[in-house]
Amino acid sequence: MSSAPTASAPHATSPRPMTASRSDGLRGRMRVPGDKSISHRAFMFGAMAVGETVVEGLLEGEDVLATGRAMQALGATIEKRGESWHINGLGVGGFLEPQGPLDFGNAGTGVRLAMGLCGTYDFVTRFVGDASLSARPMKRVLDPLRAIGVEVVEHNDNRLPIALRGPRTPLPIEYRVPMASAQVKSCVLLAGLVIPGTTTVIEPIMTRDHTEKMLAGFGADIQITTEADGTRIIEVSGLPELKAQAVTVPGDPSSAAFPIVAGLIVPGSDLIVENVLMNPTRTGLLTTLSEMGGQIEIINRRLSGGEEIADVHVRHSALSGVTVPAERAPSMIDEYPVLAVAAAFAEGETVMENLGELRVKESDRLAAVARGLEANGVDCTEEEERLIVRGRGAVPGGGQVATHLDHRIAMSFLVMGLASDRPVSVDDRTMIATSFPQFVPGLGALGARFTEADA
Ligand SMILES: O=C(O)C1=C[C@@H](OP(=O)(O)O)[C@@H](O)[C@H](O)C1
Ligand SMILES: C=C(OP(=O)(O)O)C(=O)O
Repeated sequence: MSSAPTASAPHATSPRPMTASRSDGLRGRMRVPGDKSISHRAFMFGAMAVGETVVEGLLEGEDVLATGRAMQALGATIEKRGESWHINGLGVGGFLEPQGPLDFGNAGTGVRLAMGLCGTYDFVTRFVGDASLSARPMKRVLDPLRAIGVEVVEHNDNRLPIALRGPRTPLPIEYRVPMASAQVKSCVLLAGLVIPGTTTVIEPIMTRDHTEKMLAGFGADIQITTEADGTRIIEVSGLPELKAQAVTVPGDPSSAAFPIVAGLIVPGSDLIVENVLMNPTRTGLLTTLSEMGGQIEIINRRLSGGEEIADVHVRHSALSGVTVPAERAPSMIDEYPVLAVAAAFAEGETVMENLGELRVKESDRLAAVARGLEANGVDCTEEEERLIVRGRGAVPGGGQVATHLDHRIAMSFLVMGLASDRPVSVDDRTMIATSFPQFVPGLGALGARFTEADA
């Protein structure tokens, strides 16, 4: 039994370059780890609930473990027993003043949701992270928190390190989320839990709905109205008693994206990715790859923990370029880097629009993807909010890719190297542990050729 979500932060270790080489067909079955969004929320909501929450299938990635350590610092008890995680929560309003800064490592979701979770408490909480997280914009969450009355005691041009002190009397607000962001929506809803009265979030463009669904499951009073134009009005009542739950975390579709694209582009592949979350706010990549001609079969659909899950059967396919509808972006926002890799192996032009949010992820993903494609002989155009990839059915490869502390850039270009004419190298694979620690051995077991290179 391990009693704490330990493991050292990946950014504390030195970079580990890795090379991917052309592989024979990828074959077999693979189970991807638990969904990262749901895993963060399982730790957080368990920490706020009364009683013992038991979580099965939690993603034991660095991002989520950092959230677990933060919940412990706020007073929750977290233990791993066998394969399940047990969280004893403190009740809404019950967090204790942390004795040191909360370190969220590389995780935007962890830090932005936690600022809502404990930023309203009448004590000072300090939030820190790695170099990537410290460069990401936090004004998007500080704005609504300031409106609630939270004092921003310390900030670095609205970036980390940030220290917050909650007001004696926090005010319920009505907040229209200005960008498509589940993290901002969730920050405000979580703050609303400790504010007497009704907090309202207006979401003009729907984003992943895990906070709403899981809060309802933990017993919060949350009402959602959808207007004719798709705008969602989400109202949460303050000071509920949240009750501990049994949570089963489905497989992460954002991690499944890598073996799925690998299966499509590596000739001779025929593989099944098991237990993948099919929530429609997360399946934009599957729709897009199918439109490109990908042979993707969704089989064995079933329900698990209030969500639909399924297995995804993928075969090597001849792909064609498509225009991805702008409104699909929120349902595949983390999947554009690996879609760009699929597009490089397609015939014709793939146009991806509405990508402004990619510039404020773990790296500027729009620029990082464009540079990585160019380094491997792929013709592309990077615009402010668009990426156009001109595929020729094959990729020369041979490039060295800079990953900028970004797990999805590392995994995307390692997938590229499995099918390109010459190997593809990435400068660092350590960040893969933030979201998909089993990526290298898991794809390796299907036949992927990865080799460690010296730093
Ligand atoms: O709420 C979440 O769990 C997430 C929301 C998305 O971020 P944004 O809210 O910044 O779009 C996504 O990119 C991230 O990986 C997880
Ligand atoms: C954007 C991501 O995560 P986060 O914002 O939590 O760092 C991601 O996992 O691709």
